[in-house]
Amino acid sequence: MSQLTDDCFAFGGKLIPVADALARFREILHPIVEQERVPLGAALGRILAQDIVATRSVPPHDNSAVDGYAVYFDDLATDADTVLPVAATVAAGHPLDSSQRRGTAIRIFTGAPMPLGEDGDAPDTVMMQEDCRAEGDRVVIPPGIKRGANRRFAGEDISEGTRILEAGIRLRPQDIGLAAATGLTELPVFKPLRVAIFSTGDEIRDPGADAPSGTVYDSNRHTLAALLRGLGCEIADMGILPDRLDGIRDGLAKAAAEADMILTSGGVSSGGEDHVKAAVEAQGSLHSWRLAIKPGRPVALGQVGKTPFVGLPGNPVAVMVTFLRVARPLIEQLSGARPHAPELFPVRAAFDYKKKIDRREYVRVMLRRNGDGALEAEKFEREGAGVLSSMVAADGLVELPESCTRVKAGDIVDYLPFSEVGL
Ligand SMILES: Nc1nc2c(c(=O)[nH]1)N[C@H]1C(S)=C(S)[C@@H](COP(=O)(O)OP(=O)(O)OC[C@H]3O[C@@H](n4cnc5c(N)ncnc54)[C@H](O)[C@@H]3O)O[C@H]1N2
Ligand code: MOO
Repeated sequence: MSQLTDDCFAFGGKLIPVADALARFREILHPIVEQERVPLGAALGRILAQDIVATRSVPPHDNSAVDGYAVYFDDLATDADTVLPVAATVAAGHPLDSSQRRGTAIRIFTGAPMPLGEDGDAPDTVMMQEDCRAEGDRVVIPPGIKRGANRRFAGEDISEGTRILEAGIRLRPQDIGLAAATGLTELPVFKPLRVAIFSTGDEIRDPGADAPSGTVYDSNRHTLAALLRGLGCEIADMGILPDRLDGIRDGLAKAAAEADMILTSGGVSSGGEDHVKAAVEAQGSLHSWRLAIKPGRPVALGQVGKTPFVGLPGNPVAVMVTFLRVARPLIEQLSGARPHAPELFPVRAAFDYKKKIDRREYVRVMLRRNGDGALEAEKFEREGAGVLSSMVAADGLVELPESCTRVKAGDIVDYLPFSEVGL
């Protein structure tokens, strides 16, 4: 389970741009999970471990796209009706055992294999039944069809030998369907990444426990567990650790032994009771801990022994934002997923906002249509990093880049819908 090299780099007290911190941390991370094969029914959301090459073409044979009549285009008059005898019927799943002859039509149904012709001279066109008139055992075909109409070619969807799925994708319903179409019954996937999580803070209590004055319920661990489950991770839940250096150190050591990665919240700012940083440094190394991101400046990236460690801040909104923009790409990488940056969409800001230069900010917004039908981002009114209800009300985040210092209503801004990141 070796996942980090020992080369580490110390950062001073200045704020590190998010992209730099991520890029440097990513360089020393490798996918650490093993592979297994799972049946298609258990593959949804798993990360594909190997490229998949089609061993059969889809469709496997030329076939009809409609219910109608297979004909030779050259048999049809271009300016008058053509009357052809109907020589046979072919249904899906039941190929004809005889060949079609010129000057005949064959009744054919959607998906049925195109009849073969004599000496390779096969029918090339299918007339839709609504366009023809059946008269006993003959069919009357009007002019105007195009050569090759309504005929589907073998392999026009997938041709045997082509790569249909790329290693590193998170399997979606359509990926699983495509694998099934080529006859596969199972897929090679990476085993789930096991992530240890804990919360820190003397004031934090588990929901359900006594919560005397001065305490708050632990929302972060539950948010994080759900976010991790959404990424297909297994969770080693280490509970809540009090603000004591020795306890956090022991907790980290246990987490490093049990999991592929450690994710915590709280205890990473510079306060006297924030021991997480010191505990990580005592048994590993801290690569960076002050990112130029709001909310969430105190994010710690490091390793405990060789186990990657991500320490998110305590404030519940900061937890979510830094998870999405910092922890998530690292988790994807460790899980074997190929890099995939979520798409940001241009929308019009319906708010004014001032910000400091040189840090990246995320503004919680609701998406609305204005009078012209254009999409606008409306800012959630309260900004605190502890206002978790804002994340419930919002539809997504507006990302303001480091260089931006203000937003005026009407400006086009980059919008990250929660749906892009599985929320
Ligand atoms: N002098 C400074 N003070 C603070 C700074 C700073 O740079 N200098 N940064 C502020 C920012 S920004 C944040 S965010 C917090 C981060 O501090 P910590 O990561 O050490 O987090 P805590 O102090 O433990 O908690 C902050 C806040 O969040 C609540 N919390 C913590 N854990 C949970 C949980 N599991 N569930 C629900 N709520 C939780 C905690 O009660 C605090 O209210 O530091 C600022 N201060
Ligand atoms: O991380 Mo803090 O939440 O920026 O306020």
